[in-house]
Amino acid sequence: MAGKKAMSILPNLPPLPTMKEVMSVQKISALKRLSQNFLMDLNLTNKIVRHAKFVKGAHVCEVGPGPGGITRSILNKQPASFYVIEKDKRFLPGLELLSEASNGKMKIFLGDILRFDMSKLFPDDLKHDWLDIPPMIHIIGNLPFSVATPLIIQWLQEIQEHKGAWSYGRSRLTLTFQLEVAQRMVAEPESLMRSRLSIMCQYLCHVNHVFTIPGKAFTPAPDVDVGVVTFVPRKEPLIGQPFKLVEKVVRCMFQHRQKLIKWGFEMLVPFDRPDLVDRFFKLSGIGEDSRPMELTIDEFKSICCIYEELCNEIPGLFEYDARSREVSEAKKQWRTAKRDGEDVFLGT
Ligand SMILES: C[S@@+](CC[C@H](N)C(=O)[O-])C[C@H]1O[C@@H](n2cnc3c(N)ncnc32)[C@H](O)[C@@H]1O
Repeated sequence: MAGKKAMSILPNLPPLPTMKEVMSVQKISALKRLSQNFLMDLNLTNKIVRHAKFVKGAHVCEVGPGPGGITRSILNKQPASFYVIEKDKRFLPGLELLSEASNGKMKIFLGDILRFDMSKLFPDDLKHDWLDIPPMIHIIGNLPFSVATPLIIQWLQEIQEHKGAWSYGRSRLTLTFQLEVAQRMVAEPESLMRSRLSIMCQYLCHVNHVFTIPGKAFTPAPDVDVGVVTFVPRKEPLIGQPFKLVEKVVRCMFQHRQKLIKWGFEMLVPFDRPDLVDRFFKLSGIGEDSRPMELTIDEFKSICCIYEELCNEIPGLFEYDARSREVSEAKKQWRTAKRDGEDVFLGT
């Protein structure tokens, strides 16, 4: 290597503006409302992009580029095309500087990622059969904490339904979350972190918590550390029922995470049908002393199958909401009537 001249990392592009140059056109104070915690350390932004793999020559979408730290690291990897979606227009001048240096590869969209449709973002010829290798598409983002969980749930549904960025095939994701959220996503049965997110992420994707970034690396520093998580959609979801059904089952089962699973089953069926709770136990073969955090994905699959059968059998069951005001009122009345009835019976 001796004597080798320092080269621009982007041989075909003018050199990227330095972070100092980018920041000089955007004197911006972080907004708590938009969960703005910036990552300016290029070693760390490069590390995120390195872990994303397959970025060189790929079509990349970055969520919430903000002041452009990760954006810069992605550009250095020479993607074929690059789209960034940012809600805060104060970042436009800095992002435009980076875009100009990208020779038209980087396009900026001002908007809310929760409403952004990625189904037409990438070239049509990238479309791959679902069972094929993943397309050269990558979604990367140091996500705002405030939207991270609703966003991943929305995207998981798109993954199952092959919509949005997943109408192109099994597009990969590399995203950041509060460390505890990242740990929940990858938690195995028996782990104290096992939760709704563990099942939802794992039944649809191969999920990996690849490394942790200390909170103090961000500006301003959040109170928590941050986990970087990669997702590759599975060829076959581990649970075959529709997303909304799985989501409801998993949500209800984890409503009482540390209690016996009977509590979860009771959330799924009308309060005056304890026979249906018995049916869950009988058909699933899951022990009465189990707790939701101990269940495997296979056991959730079996609960989803039984619930689907019950929904086909009992009209309106899927709409039943054990936590609604109407149901708790009806439950109170039912209990009173039952108690009164039993009192009368016992007194005679
Ligand atoms: C945690 S900061 C990360 C910024 C930058 N990527 C970094 O690593 O320094 C989150 C970014 O997402 C943006 N953001 C917040 N809510 C958003 C939304 N709903 N849609 C798109 N961007 C959003 C914020 O303005 C901010 O730039």
